[in-house]
Amino acid sequence: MSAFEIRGGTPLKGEIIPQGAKNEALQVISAVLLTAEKVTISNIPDIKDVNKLIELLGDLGVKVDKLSKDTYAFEAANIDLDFFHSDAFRSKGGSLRGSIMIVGPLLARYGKAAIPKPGGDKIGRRRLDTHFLGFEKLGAKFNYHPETGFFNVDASNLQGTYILLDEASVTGTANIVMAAVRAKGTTTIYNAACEPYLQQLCKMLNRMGAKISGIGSNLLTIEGVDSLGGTEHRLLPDMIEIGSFIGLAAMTGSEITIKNVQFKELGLIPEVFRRMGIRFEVKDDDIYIPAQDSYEIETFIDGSIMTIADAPWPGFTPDLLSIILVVATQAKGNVLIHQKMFESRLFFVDKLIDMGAQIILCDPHRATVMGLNKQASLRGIEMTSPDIRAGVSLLIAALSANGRSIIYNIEQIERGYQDIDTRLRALGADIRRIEAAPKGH
Ligand SMILES: CC(=O)N[C@H]1[C@@H](OP(=O)(O)OP(=O)(O)OC[C@H]2O[C@@H](n3ccc(=O)[nH]c3=O)[C@H](O)[C@@H]2O)O[C@H](CO)[C@@H](O)[C@@H]1O
Ligand SMILES: C=C(OP(=O)(O)O)C(=O)O
Repeated sequence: MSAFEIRGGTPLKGEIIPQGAKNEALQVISAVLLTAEKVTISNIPDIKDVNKLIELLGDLGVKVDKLSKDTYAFEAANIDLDFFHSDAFRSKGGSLRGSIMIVGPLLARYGKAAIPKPGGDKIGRRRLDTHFLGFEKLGAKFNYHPETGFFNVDASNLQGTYILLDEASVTGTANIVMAAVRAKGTTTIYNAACEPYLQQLCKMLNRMGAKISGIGSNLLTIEGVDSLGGTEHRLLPDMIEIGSFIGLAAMTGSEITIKNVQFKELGLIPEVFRRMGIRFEVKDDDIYIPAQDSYEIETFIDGSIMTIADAPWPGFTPDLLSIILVVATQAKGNVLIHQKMFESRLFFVDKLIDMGAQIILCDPHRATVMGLNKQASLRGIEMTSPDIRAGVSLLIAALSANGRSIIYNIEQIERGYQDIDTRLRALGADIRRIEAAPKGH
């Protein structure tokens, strides 16, 4: 088991380039299954989740060529549908949540698909109803077999229709769009998720010959086509990494430039960090964060305590609330963090409390943070990373803390952040990888 050993308390300095977006990668790599022609994708991050999906496609028969460190060509000319019944598919498909998005394209192309109940973070119940209700509306039949843990979906003839999603699920919308692009007739998806990664998927599908309109809104109209062709696509920078680095700079009082962020795609993210009192400038397409001795959380206009809550896009992404929470521990002022979308994503605060942060966990969804205004540093401790974003938040806390910290279970962090220790060391961080397990393991 790998762990990070960190000695914190020193400001960092320098430039950092965000990796390509993990969650966009999972969508657009699944979409290569929609065509027999070549699809080339660049800016692919070298992280566990993405590599597992690429491996899974290879097992399904997709020809995968790695053209450079971050660019792959995929050709899904021959798919081995028998692989669905193998043990390898059960363990690989079940180990990452993004694998659910192979179902839509396979349904569109072959009229059937199967998927083991997928993995992902343990951050509360994560249902898949939206995906399957959408497929059913398009005419598919689905069965869940509790004894095998497999979902099977069959549809000899997908038929376009009006679909009002029960919630604006990101991967659910992506999956249904990918099924609908080759359905007969017109599909309208209302209450669709509309975040930039989904917009990227739709733009890529249109370049492949799909007819999707309403991109960027919550009403997508898809005119089915008979076939799709190849294309080239480049991933956006990862907005969650960008937010994580803004938080890192603030907590450690560091001067950091985040390069080529595609600022116009970041929605409310910069504004929420600004409301936390963090100053930054946008230079060309870089975010420059000067070293700051302190930052003060705004209040609402009437003087009441700020609440920062997540919401489906264009609301603030739930994936950055853990980062905002850790940043708040050293801010001047108080804030209520309200994680509305996931029910078990705030429990990591007990580790921050052990480090000396002033936090009251009000209930599984809400935590009040009383900022220390850098009058007292957090102290290093040994801790385990419960999920990807909590893991990075704890890493940021450790880099700001006095003394030595050890973070176990860093596989959780590494499923989404490429070479994070190497990149942080380049900024001057004292972080090294060690082989160690938490006591009792
Ligand atoms: C691989 C991938 O892309 N994962 C992302 C994707 O997961 P994923 O697509 O699995 O997440 P969903 O959008 O389906 O739902 C996330 C959570 O929010 C709740 N919910 C969703 C929509 C809504 O209108 N109201 C509501 O409460 C759901 O019940 C669920 O608990 O989107 C999530 C929400 O941005 C991100 O946290 C995940 O990182
Ligand atoms: C929760 C996340 O990922 P996943 O949906 O793959 O679990 C995330 O990226 O923050």
